[in-house]
Amino acid sequence: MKIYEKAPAKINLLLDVLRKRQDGYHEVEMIMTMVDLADRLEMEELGRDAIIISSQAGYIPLDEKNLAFQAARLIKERYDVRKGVYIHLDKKIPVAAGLAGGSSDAAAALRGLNRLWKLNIPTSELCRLGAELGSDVPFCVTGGTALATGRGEVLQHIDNPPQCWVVLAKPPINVSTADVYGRFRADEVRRHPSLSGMMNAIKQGSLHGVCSELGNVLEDVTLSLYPQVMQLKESMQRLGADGVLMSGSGPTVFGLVSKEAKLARIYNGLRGFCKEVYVVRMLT
Ligand SMILES: C[C@@](CO)(OP(=O)(O)O)[C@H](O)COP(=O)(O)OP(=O)(O)OC[C@H]1O[C@@H](n2ccc(N)nc2=O)[C@H](O)[C@@H]1O
Ligand SMILES: Nc1ncnc2c1ncn2[C@@H]1O[C@H](COP(=O)(O)OP(=O)(O)O)[C@@H](O)[C@H]1O
Repeated sequence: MKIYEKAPAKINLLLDVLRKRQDGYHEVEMIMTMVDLADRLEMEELGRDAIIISSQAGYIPLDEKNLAFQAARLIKERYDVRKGVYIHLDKKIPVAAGLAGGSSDAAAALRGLNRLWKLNIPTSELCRLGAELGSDVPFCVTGGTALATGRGEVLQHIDNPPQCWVVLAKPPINVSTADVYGRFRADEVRRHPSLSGMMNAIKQGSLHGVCSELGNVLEDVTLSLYPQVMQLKESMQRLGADGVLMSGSGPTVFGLVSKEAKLARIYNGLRGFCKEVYVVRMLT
């Protein structure tokens, strides 16, 4: 039997970092939601006890460094599953982009293997397992829209933001999340975004409100390292996106757009100097 799972990308509508913790992680406040740019996982039982990963993408690890491999190994160990699995990853989400592609693959593997092996693990437990693999994995297990606190693993689900188009543009640089957090200095933050402002805008279903409350304190770090990200932000604004922000630790920049008629101009304008541009919808 084959099982299929979609692994959508996330964007951070708001990302604030409060402080560095004793364990090395940072205490965050984030509003996260999913967009319909997704990897697809195909999972099938193997005749022997092994985990085999394949992918059409040549640029991701296929061994135990792959987050889907780690998810399969974790579930096998915890639930004493002595069966093997073959997982094919059809990658569509750009890698090391601030879109949680690897985390979403891990989350989809947890959901899929729970079904394949009929383990009946509740979602809350899948989230706990996910937190062992990465801070963003619990959110990717549940999807939807959430306020994420702690190191990102403590979730409170909220209403979805109003529906709109999302233009994603990834410059040809790979950003390391650990490096960006490592360079972050809480006392150098110029402006903290307003969590209550964003929560209110979402509650009221106001896209205008959501666009004006967008904020990400990690932009200060990534933009100073990579001026091309700033250039992308400015271009997206100039081309007419209603709100523009870098997602996560970057370098992907997203633009929220209410009117379909604006999309062609934004897409064509960006494609002039950025190869990876995607026009998608918010997943609601
Ligand atoms: C910045 C964010 C925003 O959603 O996403 P990405 O840009 O990676 O997509 C997340 O906080 C990333 O989450 P995730 O990518 O799962 O991070 P992890 O694997 O847990 O951690 C990678 C490294 O980032 C740092 N880290 C991560 C999360 C956090 N709250 N504080 C940290 O300091 C730590 O140095 C850690 O070793
Ligand atoms: N299934 C996977 N898909 C993408 N990247 C993966 C995967 N498994 C492990 N990785 C590794 O994880 C790192 C971060 O990838 P990714 O999750 O795409 O970044 P981000 O969290 O910034 O969106 C990359 O260096 C990549 O090699």
